[in-house]
Amino acid sequence: MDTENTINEPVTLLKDTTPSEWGLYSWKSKPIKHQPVYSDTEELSSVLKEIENAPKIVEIQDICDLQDNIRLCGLGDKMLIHLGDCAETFKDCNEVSIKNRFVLFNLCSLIINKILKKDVVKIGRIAGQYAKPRSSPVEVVNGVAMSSYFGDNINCFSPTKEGRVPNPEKLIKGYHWAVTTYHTIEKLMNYKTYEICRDVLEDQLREQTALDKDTPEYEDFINVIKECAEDLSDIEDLYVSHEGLLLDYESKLTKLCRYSEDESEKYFNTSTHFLWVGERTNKFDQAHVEYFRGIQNPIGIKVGPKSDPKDIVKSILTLNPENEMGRLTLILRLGAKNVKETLPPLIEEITNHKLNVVWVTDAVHGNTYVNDCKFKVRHFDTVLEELVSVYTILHKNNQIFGGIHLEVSGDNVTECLGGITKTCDDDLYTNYSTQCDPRLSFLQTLHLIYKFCIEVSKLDLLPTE
Ligand SMILES: O=C[C@H](O)[C@H](O)COP(=O)(O)O
Ligand SMILES: C=C(OP(=O)(O)O)C(=O)O
Ligand SMILES: [Mn+2]
Repeated sequence: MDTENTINEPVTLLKDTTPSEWGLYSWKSKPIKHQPVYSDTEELSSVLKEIENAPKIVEIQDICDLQDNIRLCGLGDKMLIHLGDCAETFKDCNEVSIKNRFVLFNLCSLIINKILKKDVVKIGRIAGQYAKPRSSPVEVVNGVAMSSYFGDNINCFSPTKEGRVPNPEKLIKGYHWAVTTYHTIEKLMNYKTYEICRDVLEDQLREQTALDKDTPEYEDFINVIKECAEDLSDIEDLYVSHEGLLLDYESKLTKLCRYSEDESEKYFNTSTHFLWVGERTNKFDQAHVEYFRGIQNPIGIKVGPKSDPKDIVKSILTLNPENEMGRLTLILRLGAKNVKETLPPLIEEITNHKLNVVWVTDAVHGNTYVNDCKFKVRHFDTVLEELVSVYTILHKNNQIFGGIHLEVSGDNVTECLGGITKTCDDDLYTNYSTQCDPRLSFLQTLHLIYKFCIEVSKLDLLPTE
């Protein structure tokens, strides 16, 4: 049976996941991971009080509209792209950087629109993506042991012992930079998008002198992106998102709001439209899932290759007990080499429970490695392989491919290998400027989206039953 455009009836809650009453701080009674430890708790309290009184960053109506749009991605009518920095930085809250990211997201959307004939919903990892869970809480730089960098909301990137101490003041800065970034995006949305797109693309092409002209699709790719940059059609909203990691901060910006005349007040995280629970914090019986289950925003949950499908189902049942399509996006980050083995059992578990989820693939986080010169890198080909492989397996199992999640930069960075820019190990020294994971550059991202569209449009995928 082809499941296109079908919605499952709500399932009965599993007995052991029946939740107790939710409160804005009920997460405090659960085990919690990846929270900074502040030495000055008084200062932290006063900062959090200030944040609590701060105005909403986004509009409630837009949060609700996004959920409707994501629902359409889950039904196959639209496709989601969820793109942006691994760790957004305060210094990149400037006109050029925001504009470049804005243009990149628009161009990706236009490419999909043009080749796959799908409307696209755009979410940026932007305007608040300032907190990072790290593999190790400490690192040694030039022989000095210090705290790891946890994102601009928490400590400084520059490697000094003092700067790496978590500083509550940074939470306030993070709030203000998020506001500024969002206002800049709003201004751009009201502007003549095609004019900015054309200018930014021309600049990027001019800067990149060493493109791989031997690649067979080179001319078509360049023509497609230039045509897209002239296109006027895509003036739809760009939604914003971040990982909901720092629960003290997120709770303070979570407010009781009414979103239509006949609805009662409900809790919304008013700092962003969409939030996701990271792979390291996705357990159904821990603090993050507890916080997330009480907010009305559409949410995502990351799923790694080692996640137990049964645990993921428990988290889904906890987060989306009404089984609403569009409320919950499963962001798979399996790694290209693990997809064939790990995706089918997950699909089976989800379909056995008749759960309505939006399947999105994060094709970067499972494909990171450290090269011989100690750079954290990802290869273009592996990222593409994961995208196509997830698309194919979902389709073969009668599931809808809902969208793509990637870490990208709006600039001409050299952090990921391969693609149209032919970036190689030696090039990493040129402009490796990420503060956490390696991002695809502006042109690598466009090339990836283009190649993905071309490859999947060639696949002869018919419903299997
Ligand atoms: O973005 C995801 C994680 O925060 C990131 O991959 C952690 O990186 P690390 O393994 O260098 O700590
Ligand atoms: C932390 C992240 O990824 P993951 O939880 O998948 O490792 C992220 O997307 O920023
Ligand atoms: Mn990352």
